[in-house]
Amino acid sequence: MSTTLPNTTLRTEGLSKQWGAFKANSDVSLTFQPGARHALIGPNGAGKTTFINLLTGFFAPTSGKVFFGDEDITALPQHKRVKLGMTRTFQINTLFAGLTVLESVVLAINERKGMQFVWYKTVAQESATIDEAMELLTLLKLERDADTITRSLPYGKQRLVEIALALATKPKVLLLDEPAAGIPSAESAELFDVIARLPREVTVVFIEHDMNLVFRFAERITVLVGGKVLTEGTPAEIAADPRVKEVYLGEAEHE
Ligand SMILES: Nc1ncnc2c1ncn2[C@@H]1O[C@H](COP(=O)(O)OP(=O)(O)OP(=O)(O)O)[C@@H](O)[C@H]1O
Repeated sequence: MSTTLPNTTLRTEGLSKQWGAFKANSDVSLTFQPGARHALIGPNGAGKTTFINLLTGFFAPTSGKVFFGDEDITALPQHKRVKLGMTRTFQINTLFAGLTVLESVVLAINERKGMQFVWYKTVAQESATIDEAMELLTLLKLERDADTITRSLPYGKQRLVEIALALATKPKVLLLDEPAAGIPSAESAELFDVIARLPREVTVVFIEHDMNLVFRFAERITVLVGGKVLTEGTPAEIAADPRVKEVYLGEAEHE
């Protein structure tokens, strides 16, 4: 993977999203420093996924702005944000699931290169693309699975393939919405080990419910509650914050 990507700060200013009278995000102003390992946490319904959807352009905000570096990208469509270097993972679709891991990543690289309409078997012969794909698979410890059909991989590895596909876009910022959801805890720790090894050129913003994973891998944590930022800090600061404990204790009591 290239190590020459310029770093860019992703930032929001007073971002709000409202459906009718319901405010899913209220006045969220956050800055994600280049190279950050930044977790978004908060109880169910706190507005974490909504916030990621505002960052990617999947939702338009009711008010507020999103900046990528100096550029105001609030009105930019999703695909243009991907081109700028903001990528989120998507669940592998049916087409990708039926391909081998290597074919899938080659397809994603060709998409980035604007060669998506070229039949993949022809393009796969292009050795530079295959080399790049293998490099990515090695980074994600998937090199031995290159020739395996994606859908026959264990679920945890499929999630890694999704990250490989996102990395094929050469993101500066990788947005992960519960990357370990639904996978056994041993596999989820492995998945986060891989995420932790991603090059620093990639800023990683992730939503995660498992606090063990959050406190092991995040270097910065923002706590959202009721669509608002409750607080932000280092893991040590967040762990020591009585307001955060209260929010989570309150949640545990209701479960
Ligand atoms: N398209 C939508 N229309 C109306 N309400 C929505 C929409 N999307 C989300 N919401 C509501 O906004 C609130 C915040 O949802 P969101 O998914 O952002 O929370 P979350 O913090 O990611 O929750 P979880 O941890 O449970 O995934 C929820 O009450 C949800 O029902």
